[in-house]
Order: sequence, then structure tokens, then C-alpha cells
Amino acid sequence: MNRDLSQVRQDFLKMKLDEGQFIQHPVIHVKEWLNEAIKNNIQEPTAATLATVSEQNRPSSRVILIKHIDELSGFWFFTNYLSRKGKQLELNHFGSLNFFWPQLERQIRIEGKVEKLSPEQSDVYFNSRPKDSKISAIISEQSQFIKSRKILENKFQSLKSSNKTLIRPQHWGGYSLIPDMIEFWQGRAGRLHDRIVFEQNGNNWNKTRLAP
Ligand SMILES: Cc1cc2nc3c(=O)[nH]c(=O)nc-3n(C[C@H](O)[C@H](O)[C@H](O)COP(=O)(O)O)c2cc1C
Ligand SMILES: Cc1ncc(COP(=O)(O)O)c(CN)c1O
Repeated sequence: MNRDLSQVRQDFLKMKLDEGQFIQHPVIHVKEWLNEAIKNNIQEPTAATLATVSEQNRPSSRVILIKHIDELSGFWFFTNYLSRKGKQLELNHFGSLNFFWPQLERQIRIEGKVEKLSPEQSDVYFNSRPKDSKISAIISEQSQFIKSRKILENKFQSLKSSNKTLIRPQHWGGYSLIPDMIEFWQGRAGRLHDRIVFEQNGNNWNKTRLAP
């Protein structure tokens, strides 16, 4: 069946945004929205799309899970430093994150500089992961070509049955995106959405409204 995608649309009717409801540091408001997403049992509430840029100025994006948020150290996620995103971040330190919680008709866009977390911070998170996830992080050369899934499964089984201690590889760890722009978007009826944007200006954050 060849569906007419041009007529697939939903109106957003649930909530609205006033400038007056954003009185704290914007990162605190991100945490509030994320907590609401968790409370509403939204699937993968901590998932965000991370965009990075290649040496040739080509953007690419993929979903990652945010594992910690605070006003000072930003938005933390964990990955393989030798992956495609890792290589891009090595050359261009800027990135963006996008949360979309469809059931709440909300989007948050975040932009800023991405820094590696310390090896100690990465160890703490790595050691907290389930055993199988540790094994996968160790045996998977993320973003490299592999001949077959079987090779991956053999490597996984072989490490699992060896009972070796599972130590974090040096090329696996955390990054933090330190925000300098955060936009809160709430869907409204007839595409007349609300957008409140914070931009960093020295030690302060300027708050403005953008047209939808
Ligand atoms: C819901 C979801 C969560 C994911 N979380 C992560 C993550 O936290 N870290 C990660 O390295 N990959 C994660 N992935 C896989 C990435 O989207 C991506 O496939 C992988 O990191 C390789 O990307 P790259 O080749 O651009 O480096 C996740 C995928 C999905 C769909
Ligand atoms: C390859 C990979 N690495 C890391 C993560 C981060 O999440 P967790 O530490 O909860 O596995 C994910 C989550 N889907 C993932 O797919």
C-alpha cells in the first residue's frame, strides 16, 4: 500500500508555555521536563538525538541515552570514543541534543561544547552497568565494519565464559555536553507552537520567545 504521507498529521492540544514559568536555570527546567516524561511512563525518556559534524562539515545524528544532568557539568552520555561520533567530536567539539517526548507534545533542543568526562567518572558509570552490557562495550568496535553477527556473538560468549574481570576499555567512556543554548518547545493547536529559548551570555542566560 502506498500511503499518502502528506495527510498524516496530529494537532497538539495538551499544554502551553508562559515566559513566567521559566524562572530558574534552564538546566533545572530540563530536569523538570525529563522527570515529567519519566512520571508519564514515556518509553526511553532519557533518549536524545545527538548531532555531530564531520571534518567535511557534514552533520550526522544518532540516539544516545543521557545518564546525568546538572547545571555545572551539563548532559552526560556514554559511548565508544573511537566510534563515528567519537571521531567527529575529536575534530569538532560542538554538538547538539534533541529530546522529543511525543506523548507530552514537547521537544527540547540543546547546543554546546562536548568534553570528555574523566577516566574516574567513566569508571564509576561503566562499573554500574549490567555484566552483559560491559561485555558488549568491551568486544564491540563500535561503528567498524564486521563480517557477520556470528563473529560478534563468538567474541561475546568467549569473554563471558572466561570469567575475566570486566575492566572499562580506555576507548569507552563519557562525554558531557555543556549547554550554551536550550530551547523548550510545546506543541500548540494549528501549529502556533510555544518556543522559549535560553542563550548563555557570560554568567547569565537570556530568555526570549521565538516564533513557531
Ligand atoms: C534508544 C537508543 C539509545 C541508545 N543509546 C546509546 C548510548 O547511550 N550510547 C551509544 O554509544 N549508543 C547508543 N545507541 C546506539 C546509537 O544510536 C548508535 O547506533 C551508535 O552509538 C553508533 O553511532 P555512531 O556510528 O554515529 O558513532 C542508542 C540507540 C538507541 C535507539
Ligand atoms: C551501544 C550502547 N552503548 C551504551 C548505551 C547506554 O545505555 P546503557 O549504559 O544503559 O546500556 C546504549 C543504550 N542503548 C547502547 O546501545
